[in-house]
Amino acid sequence: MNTVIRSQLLRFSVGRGQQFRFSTAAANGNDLVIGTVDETLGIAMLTMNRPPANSLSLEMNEAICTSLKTMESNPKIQSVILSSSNPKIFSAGLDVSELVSPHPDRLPKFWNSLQQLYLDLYGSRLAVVAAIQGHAPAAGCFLAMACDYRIMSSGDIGGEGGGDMKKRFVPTIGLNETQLGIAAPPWMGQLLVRTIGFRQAELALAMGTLFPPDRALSIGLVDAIESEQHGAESTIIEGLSELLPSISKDQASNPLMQKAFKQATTFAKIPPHARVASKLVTRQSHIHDMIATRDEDTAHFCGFVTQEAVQKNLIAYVEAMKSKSKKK
Ligand SMILES: CCCCCCCC/C=C\CC(=O)SCCNC(=O)CCNC(=O)[C@H](O)C(C)(C)COP(=O)(O)OP(=O)(O)OC[C@H]1O[C@@H](n2cnc3c(N)ncnc32)[C@H](O)[C@@H]1OP(=O)(O)O
Repeated sequence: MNTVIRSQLLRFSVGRGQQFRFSTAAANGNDLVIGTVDETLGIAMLTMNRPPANSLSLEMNEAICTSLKTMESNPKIQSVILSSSNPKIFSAGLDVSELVSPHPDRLPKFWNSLQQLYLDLYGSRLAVVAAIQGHAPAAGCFLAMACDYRIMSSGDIGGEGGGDMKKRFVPTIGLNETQLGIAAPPWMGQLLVRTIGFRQAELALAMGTLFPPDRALSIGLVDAIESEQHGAESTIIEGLSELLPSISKDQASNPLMQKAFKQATTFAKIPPHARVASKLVTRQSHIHDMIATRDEDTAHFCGFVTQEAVQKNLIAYVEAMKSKSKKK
């Protein structure tokens, strides 16, 4: 398995003077995460880049944490946009291959990396804006909930066919674990309660509901929705293009990315000490609770996932996923 081996400064731009980019890569050289930073604006962009679905493996979790820490260590940066290089999938949640027939040494490490991702993201001194361009099921939804603000794509008319044949692309978001025969861990479930309130969360967790954007907005799972139609006369916002990594340059006129950029800019202008202190007012107790039960949570997770019945469910689920993908 790959291990994250570098978080490297790749380029220093002379254009804006204080903009640079780096990537956090696995041993095979793939950039799992691409980071760009604009010190003048005080904002950064962290683009998840693990094809095909930005699923969260041990290495991916570590790469996101490493990149976030790199950004946090720069005192000029106050906010960050969390985005995906895949326009149709924000993150498909945990990499299911981590759960199926797991190696006994790797499984607790994997779970620890997810716990750490939660602690780093939810407790970050940076204001994190999730630009949710596509699907965000299960731990993909968790990632978004650990941010400070969520903007979701309203869905789009896909490029398949024309006229009446046009196919609507509707992304969904939610903790759908029960549909997979597993349960979200307590801290993830509680994050949903904190985000959408007790009754809505109770129902959504039991049913494993995946919400389309309008429903997600109406229950407060996301803060805003935005079309992704790039208008012919789209305005270009100064600074966004430079912040986008080269693989996502075409997103500069995307209204969703523009909205995320504006929100990140707004966050960056708030006095940082006050913003961070107020963030801790609402988040610190949840973080402390999670740290206090961390080892117990890991033991519970490993015990649960390795049960024969759970493994059977997961194997069937992965097979169904693969055959669906093959049929396309
Ligand atoms: C203490 C309690 C203990 C128990 C705790 C359990 C842990 C609970 C916490 C979190 C659970 C999870 O996150 S489990 C993962 C859940 N995720 C899903 O169920 C999503 C599955 N994927 C999809 O539904 C779809 O892929 C999609 C809606 C995200 C996108 O659909 P689309 O049609 O665009 O793409 P494809 O389905 O064709 O997929 C493309 C490609 O990606 C691979 N893929 C997708 N999801 C995953 C994944 N989660 N892990 C690994 N790989 C994934 C899929 O197989 C395709 O690959 P190939 O083209 O190579 O076949």
